[in-house]
Amino acid sequence: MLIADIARTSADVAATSGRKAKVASLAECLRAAEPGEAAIVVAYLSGELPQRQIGVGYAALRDVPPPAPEPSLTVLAVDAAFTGIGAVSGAGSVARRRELVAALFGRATRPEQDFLIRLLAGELRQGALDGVMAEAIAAAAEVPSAEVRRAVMLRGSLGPVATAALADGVAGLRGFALEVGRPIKPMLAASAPDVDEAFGKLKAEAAVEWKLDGIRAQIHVSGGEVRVFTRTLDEITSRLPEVVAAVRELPVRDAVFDGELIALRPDGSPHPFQITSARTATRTATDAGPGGRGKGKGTVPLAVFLFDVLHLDGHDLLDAPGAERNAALAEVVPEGLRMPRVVTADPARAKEVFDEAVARGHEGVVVKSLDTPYTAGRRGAGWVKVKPRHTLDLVVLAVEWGHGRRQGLLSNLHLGARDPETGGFVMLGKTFKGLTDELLAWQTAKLRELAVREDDWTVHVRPELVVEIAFDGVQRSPRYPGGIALRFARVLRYRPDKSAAEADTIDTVRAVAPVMD
Ligand SMILES: Nc1ncnc2c1ncn2[C@@H]1O[C@H](COP(=O)(O)OP(=O)(O)OP(=O)(O)O)[C@@H](O)[C@H]1O
Repeated sequence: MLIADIARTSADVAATSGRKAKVASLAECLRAAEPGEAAIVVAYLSGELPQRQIGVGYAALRDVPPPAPEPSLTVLAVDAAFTGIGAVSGAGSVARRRELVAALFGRATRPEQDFLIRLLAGELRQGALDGVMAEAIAAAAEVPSAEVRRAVMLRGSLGPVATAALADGVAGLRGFALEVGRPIKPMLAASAPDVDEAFGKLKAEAAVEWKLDGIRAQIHVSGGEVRVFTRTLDEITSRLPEVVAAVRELPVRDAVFDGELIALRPDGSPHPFQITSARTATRTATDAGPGGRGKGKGTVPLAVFLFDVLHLDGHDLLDAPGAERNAALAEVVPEGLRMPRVVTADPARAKEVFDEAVARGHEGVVVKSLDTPYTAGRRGAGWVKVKPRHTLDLVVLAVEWGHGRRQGLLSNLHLGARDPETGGFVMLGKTFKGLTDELLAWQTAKLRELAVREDDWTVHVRPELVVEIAFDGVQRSPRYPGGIALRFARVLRYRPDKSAAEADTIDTVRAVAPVMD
């Protein structure tokens, strides 16, 4: 298959608005792929692979050589070139990578070059197409899409699932099982404005658990060895010896737990979120999130609150109802390590739990169905979160240079919500409010790393950084592409633990706040 075929499909998918048409176009491309190409095709169309493999700065993409007259580049040739570029290391590697990128681009036609630039610049990597892509794999392989979704949740990525589905159909997909030691996508919660409505979404009796504002952790115990993964499936075991020690004490050989880690004060109230997130800070200072490094902040021990179990000593529990999973959890985990929880059919009692959680400084509650299975990676109706105030997790699309006291700093953020239909982002407003000096310095460094182009005062960035925004409402606004804009948006904090694919959608924005004229 030629990279031109993928470029064309990508352009078609971007240009069509209907989900069905997108699925059809992706499925057609997949059907045409050779067995060895399917995983690459899926990865490139959803913008996944090269970013991780390579690390080419945007500068390397600016001086593109003249295009080739005819398409001849194959998918496999491009993938081999990417692998080669990714393997360059040591002194002079930046220049060498640029040479290799230029050589690759010299073999591409203009539309192919455009596609490769968008791929390498991360403009295709929004993960927002994941659902559409799963359907396309199902259509191309002629298998039920639920089978594909389940395999994706268990494997954590689309490429290998596509290969298996196209080669061996349902039998191939059934080969994906929960594997202790390999993280799966965590279950997510839907939202409700209050406890009554959350109860309305579930059956009469439900569990009401505190919602702690910590770090999601999937903890795997394999033959007694403990490993900890984040919600983005990154391993953080070595940073959390106290968590490993606590879980090692449990009477299990093999298990997969789901839970929340949080830094608490001696009176049980939570430290600010930054104190918790500093403990799981990753690679560089900017990756770690604001305040993620230095000042001795990353030393407060984290407490463990487990709330689910997906596997226990040889038994998979993913498909077991919530109540059964919780009973299994209670058998092996002492109360002190479990999330506080009350099972009730009485919304008034649930409200008491909510009030108590909030009074103790926690975020709210998660109301959980007693009979739904663990639906990883989807905002299922099995869990419904309720918080006293609504905030949005939006993606920074661009940022303007500041004036006056903020001269030299990137200040006014352009905020976007995900549009699951198009796989893109819809801009909802701008804000420079709520930014402390520390946040300004951090975002200036981080957004410069993500910059893709600059015009006048505005720096356009790869849509990767997620920021939590408070706002007073949503109003109609013809100036904005979605026809609505946020009122009095202000920054609460950055969410380095979330990817852009997990940001709130335009539908969520409409659901949590009525649109005012
Ligand atoms: N008792 C609990 N059960 C499930 N999740 C919990 C609980 N307490 C805290 N959490 C956290 O809440 C999150 C569930 O909400 P959701 O799936 O919407 O993720 P989120 O978008 O990160 O939520 P938020 O931004 O509101 O924290 C989980 O990822 C987890 O980190």
